[in-house]
Formats: sequence, structure tokens, C-alpha cells
Amino acid sequence: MADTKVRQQKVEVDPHREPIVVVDDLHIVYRVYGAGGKGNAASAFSRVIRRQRRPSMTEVHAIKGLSFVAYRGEAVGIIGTNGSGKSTLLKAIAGLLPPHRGGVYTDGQPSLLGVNAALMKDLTGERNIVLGCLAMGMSPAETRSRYGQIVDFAGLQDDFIQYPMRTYSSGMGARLRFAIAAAKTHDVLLIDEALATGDARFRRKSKARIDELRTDAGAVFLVAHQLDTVKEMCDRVIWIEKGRMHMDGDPDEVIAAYNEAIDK
Ligand SMILES: Nc1ncnc2c1ncn2[C@@H]1O[C@H](COP(=O)(O)OP(=O)(O)OP(=O)(O)O)[C@@H](O)[C@H]1O
Repeated sequence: MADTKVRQQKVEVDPHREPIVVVDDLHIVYRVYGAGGKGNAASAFSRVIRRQRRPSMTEVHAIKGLSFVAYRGEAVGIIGTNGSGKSTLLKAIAGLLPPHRGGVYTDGQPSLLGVNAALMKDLTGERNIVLGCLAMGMSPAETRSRYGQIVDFAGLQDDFIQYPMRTYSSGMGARLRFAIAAAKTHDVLLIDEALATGDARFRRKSKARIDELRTDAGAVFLVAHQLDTVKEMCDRVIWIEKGRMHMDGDPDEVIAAYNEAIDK
């Protein structure tokens, strides 16, 4: 595996290992409509008077030719400065964003677990557990048998599990999301900042569970701003900058280089 700086290299698969995710010259472009206009009533009115169209569409080229392969059993951390494309990459691996060019190939079903993962704020934690499990493809019987384990793992104080999720703190919501997603074995588990809000004890539990999932599952990807979390949980780190691969390799080496670069 490459452990040195690489830029827009073509994807190469190690024939002795089992590839789980192949990202091949991936480009992701967001289309932003109406960018450039002020977007207030006065500017809209003036456009009507002058018979102008809406301001044109702008493109944001968020991922610019990324290529890499993740193999069975790997836990890959994704780091980079704000806006470098980390969340976009996870969404693309999850199949939520269509590639503009290139492609993402996964062996099995990817599941994106993020702080924005869709749980229903007006429903109780209990209802969200049931819906979340069914949405992940568990049977009603399996859901019932896992319910207690999910509640225990989330470890919410008092009877919060019976309260609507809008009453939860962000950390409590993140714990429940993680607990639901971690109840199932995933082919490809994608975690976006989900652990950043957990306290130290929950992080330890999460790490242990991720280690278990790694042995059963294909690959785990983790985006986190807390580099200690990445170092603790991952055995490989990919550093992307401005949508391009900057470095790929051993967590200690990549994080040291990253820290040096951002301290400059
Ligand atoms: N829905 C969107 N529409 C248009 N541009 C977007 C959208 N989402 C992200 N972008 C742009 O794509 C680029 C990459 O964003 P992304 O959220 O993937 O970065 P990130 O590395 O996860 O950032 P952060 O560390 O701040 O969470 C940025 O320039 C951002 O402005």
C-alpha cells in the first residue's frame, strides 16, 4: 500500500488482499443554483423588472480525481482541513452522491452513520431504535432481540429513551445513532464525526465495538476532526486536501505530517 505522498494516482489493487471499496478517479461536483444573487426580495424584484433570469448555476468541484482501495478489515480515517471534501467522500462511498466522473465500487452495502443520520426528532428514542433497525434491514424479531442491547450501549440517563429525540443533547443523539448502527454488522461502515460528541467512556466503548465490527465487516471509514480519535480507531489514514489525495498511509506518519502542515 502506498504510504507516501501521492497525487491523482490511478487505482491499483493488491492481488493478495480482498478489496472492499475501490474509489477510481472519483470526481464529485455539486451544482449550486442561484449562487451569486443576493437572494432577497429586492434583488428578485429588480430581476423581474429588468426581465433577467435567475442567477446562473455554479459548480463546486468538491472531489477532484481521488483513487484508492480499502481492503477487508481496514479501518480508514479520513482527515483534512475544513471543506477539503471528507464528508463528500463518505457520501459518495455511501452512494448518496452520483460521481461526475470516475466511480466508487463497494463489495456489499455501505451504511453511513453520521451526526445527521436521519432519525425522527419527534419520535421517542425507542421508536427510532425500532425504525432504525427495520430500515437497516433487520426483521421485527431481530429488532426485538437487539433492542435491549442498543439501549444499554447508548447508555442514556434516566428514561430518556421514552422521550422525543428533540429533547436530546447532541451528544445523546449521537450516542443513540451510533448504538443503532453498531447493532448490525455492516459490509462497509461509514462514520462521520459520530464519535466526536461522545465522552471518553463512550468513545472507548465505540472503539471496542468498531474493532468487533471490523473483524465481522468489510471496512470502516471514519471522518473526525479529533485526530486522537482517528489515531485510536484507525490503522490507515487518508489525508485529502482541496478534494485531492495528499497522503495515504500509517496513522502516526500521516497525522504527524498533517499537524506539521497546519502548524505552519
Ligand atoms: N450541498 C453542497 N452544495 C454545494 N457545495 C457543497 C455542498 N456540500 C459541500 N459543498 C462544498 O464541497 C466542498 C467539500 O465539502 P465537505 O463538506 O465535503 O468538506 P469537509 O472536509 O467534510 O469539511 P468540514 O471539515 O468542514 O466538515 C466544500 O467546498 C463545500 O463548500
